[in-house]
Amino acid sequence: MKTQLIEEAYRIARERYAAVGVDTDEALEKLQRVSLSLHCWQADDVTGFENRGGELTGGIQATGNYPGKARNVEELRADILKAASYIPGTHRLNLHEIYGEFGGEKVDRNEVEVKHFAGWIEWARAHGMKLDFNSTSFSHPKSGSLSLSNPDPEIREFWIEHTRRCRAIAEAMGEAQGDPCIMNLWVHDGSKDLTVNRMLYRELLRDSLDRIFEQKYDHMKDCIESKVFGIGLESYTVGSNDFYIGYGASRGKIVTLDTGHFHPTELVADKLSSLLLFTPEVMLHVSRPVRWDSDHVTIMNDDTLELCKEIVRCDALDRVHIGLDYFDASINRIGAYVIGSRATQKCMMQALLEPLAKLRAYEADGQGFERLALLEESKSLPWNAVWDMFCLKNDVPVGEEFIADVQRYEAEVTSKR
Ligand SMILES: C[C@H](O)[C@H](O)[C@@H](O)C(=O)CO
Ligand SMILES: [Mn+2]
Repeated sequence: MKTQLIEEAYRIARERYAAVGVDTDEALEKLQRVSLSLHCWQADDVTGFENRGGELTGGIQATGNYPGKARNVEELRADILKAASYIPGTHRLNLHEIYGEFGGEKVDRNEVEVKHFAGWIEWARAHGMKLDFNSTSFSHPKSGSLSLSNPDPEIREFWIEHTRRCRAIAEAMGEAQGDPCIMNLWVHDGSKDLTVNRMLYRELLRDSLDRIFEQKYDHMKDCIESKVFGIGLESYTVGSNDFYIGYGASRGKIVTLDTGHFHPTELVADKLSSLLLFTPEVMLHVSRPVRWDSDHVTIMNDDTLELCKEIVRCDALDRVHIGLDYFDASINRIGAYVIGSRATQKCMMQALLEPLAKLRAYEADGQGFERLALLEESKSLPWNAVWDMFCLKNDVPVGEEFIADVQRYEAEVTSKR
């Protein structure tokens, strides 16, 4: 798109927003400081490098068989960099433990070390990308249906050791990058059928977590992620939302809200203000559930918009970390990264452009009609002209221009895999 047109549209939008008390230049600066944590697992359908060709187990599933997924660390890194080149701003990379570089060795999960991520730390430094991390309880012979809450002490110890080691890796990442590495802990533990021992497994999970978190670190932050149910584990989830809210609030841990992990009519955005009052920070996994936690590519829908608006309305841009979490194996995977990341940023752009002062003044005065009218009108204010300017400033394709570029990369690179 012509630079002149974008600048002209921006100039008009700036005036239009100024009329409702919004400074578009300030919104652009704020959006520039919002880093997304890009999930590495969209590039290869959550396969990782530990057990290539192995089954994805543990309550999650990637559906689709689109050609060209990343098969090794080089391809994964190239794909991430390609995707990032279409996403304005500076972003983080979120790694799972199964993406370590094990050099063809059999390194079991309770043996993983910082050295297996030395290459990632170096690569991230070279590309100005900060890292986040995740322990991996799924896709392993000892995953079963219970890991950290398993009554068998041998299996439980195995996963405690794994998670402790992952925290040490996250600490090393955080120290190397001079910025805390956020380590997410999600375990699939649950039961396919009825259980008569809900309390037992939750006690075991609480005790395992307490032991895992005994070691204090300065360069990493822990977050804990609940889920409503996993595939094959439909009747009971040990790490439910209530469990982790209780755990996070009582232990000062960050709770992760995955937008696919709640009942379909629950509004995840509504949870933010409550959590922020009782826990230090919040981690988000922005996804798009369709009927279930299907991990469809995030789009600019009401759920994501409301989520971003709540972050801004809670004045919590520095306390809410935004990670993406979806894995669609049925479409071009680089395109999936670009669509989901840009959609999240577009929602944040609109959130930052909301005429909040005016809306709040109406609300304080009990002017319900005026508040609703402005909320409605602000939906059609020219936020897209501000977004285009953001892309222009960041030297990434404006509008749909990235489609042809992604197609080119597919023709030249991923289709040859
Ligand atoms: C692969 C991730 O750890 C996983 O998606 C987790 O965050 C989750 O959301 C499981 O449903
Ligand atoms: Mn998640």
